[in-house]
Amino acid sequence: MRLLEGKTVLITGASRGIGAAVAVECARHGANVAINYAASPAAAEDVVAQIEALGQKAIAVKGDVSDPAAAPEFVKAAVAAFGGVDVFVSNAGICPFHGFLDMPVDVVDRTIKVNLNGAYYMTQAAANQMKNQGRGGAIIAISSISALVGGGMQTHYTPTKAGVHSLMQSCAIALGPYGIRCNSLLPGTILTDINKDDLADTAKRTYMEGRIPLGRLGQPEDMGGPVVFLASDLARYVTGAALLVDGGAFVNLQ
Ligand SMILES: NC(=O)C1=CN([C@@H]2O[C@H](COP(=O)(O)OP(=O)(O)OC[C@H]3O[C@@H](n4cnc5c(N)ncnc54)[C@H](O)[C@@H]3O)[C@@H](O)[C@H]2O)C=CC1
Ligand SMILES: C[C@H](O)[C@@H]1OC(=O)[C@H](O)[C@@H]1O
Repeated sequence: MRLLEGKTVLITGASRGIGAAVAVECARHGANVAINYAASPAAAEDVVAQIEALGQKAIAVKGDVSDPAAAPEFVKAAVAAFGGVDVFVSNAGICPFHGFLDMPVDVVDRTIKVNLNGAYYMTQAAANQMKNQGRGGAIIAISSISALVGGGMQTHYTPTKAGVHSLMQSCAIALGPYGIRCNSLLPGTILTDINKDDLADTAKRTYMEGRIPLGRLGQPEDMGGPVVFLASDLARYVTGAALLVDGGAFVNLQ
C-alpha cells in the first residue's frame, strides 16, 4: 500500500544519512520530494536520481537551515515545483562531540543555531504554507533519544534535541486548529556520518550494541517507515507525540 500517494514532502538535510533514506522511502510511498541540502550538490542530485528512478519527482534546494531566509526560499521552491506542501520533515542536524568544561562558544552556538533555530524557522515556513493551503498537513521533527537522556560529550546537542521535541509539542497546539499534526521521532544510535568518528572507537561501539535489545545499531532506512506512518493518514489522530526508534535501547536499564 502506498501511503503518501500524491503528497509533497519537504525534508531538510537530506543529501545523506537519515534525511536521504527518509526521502527515498517517502518517494516509494508515492510522494514527490523536495530536499534541502547544505553543501554537496552531487550527493543531493544522487538522492534526486534515486527518487526519479522510483517514478516520482524531486528537487534539491541548497540552503543553510540556520539562515532564517533559507526557510521561505525552500518552501517557495517546493511550491513552484509541486504546487504545495503536505509534509515537512525537520531533519538537518550536527553533533560535534566535545567535552563540557572546555566547550568552545562557537561550537555551542553553531549547534543550537543549526539544530534548534533551523528547525524553528523551517517549521514555521512550512506551517504557514500549509495553513494558507487550508488542507492540513504533517510536520515531523527528527529529535533523538537524546531528548530524554544525557551525553557527557553532547551537552550542547542534547538540549537542542529536547528543544525540537518541545517545539513539536507546542506546534501541535498552535497548528491543531488548522489540521496540521506535529510529532517527533526519537532515534537511538543510527549509523551515519554524524557518529562515524565516535563509533570508530570499537569498545564504545560494542558497548552501544550490547545495550540494544534488538541486537544492532540502527540504519538510516530504519527511520523511513516511522516517518511515512506519522506523515500518513494512518496517524490522522496522532499529534504532539514522540516515538522512540531505538531498537529498545531506552528501556534497557538492567
Ligand atoms: N545518527 C544518529 O544516531 C542520530 C541522528 N539524529 C538526528 O538525525 C538527523 C540527521 O542526522 P544523520 O543523518 O544521523 O547525520 P548526517 O550527518 O548523515 O546528516 C545530517 C544532514 O544534515 C545536513 N546539515 C547539517 N547542517 C546543515 C545546515 N546548516 N543546513 C542544512 N543542512 C545541514 C548535513 O549536510 C547532512 O545532510 C540530525 O538532526 C541528528 O541530530 C538523532 C538521533 C540519532
Ligand atoms: C550522534 C550520536 O551518535 C547520536 O545522536 C543522537 O541523537 C543519539 O542520541 C546518539 O547519541
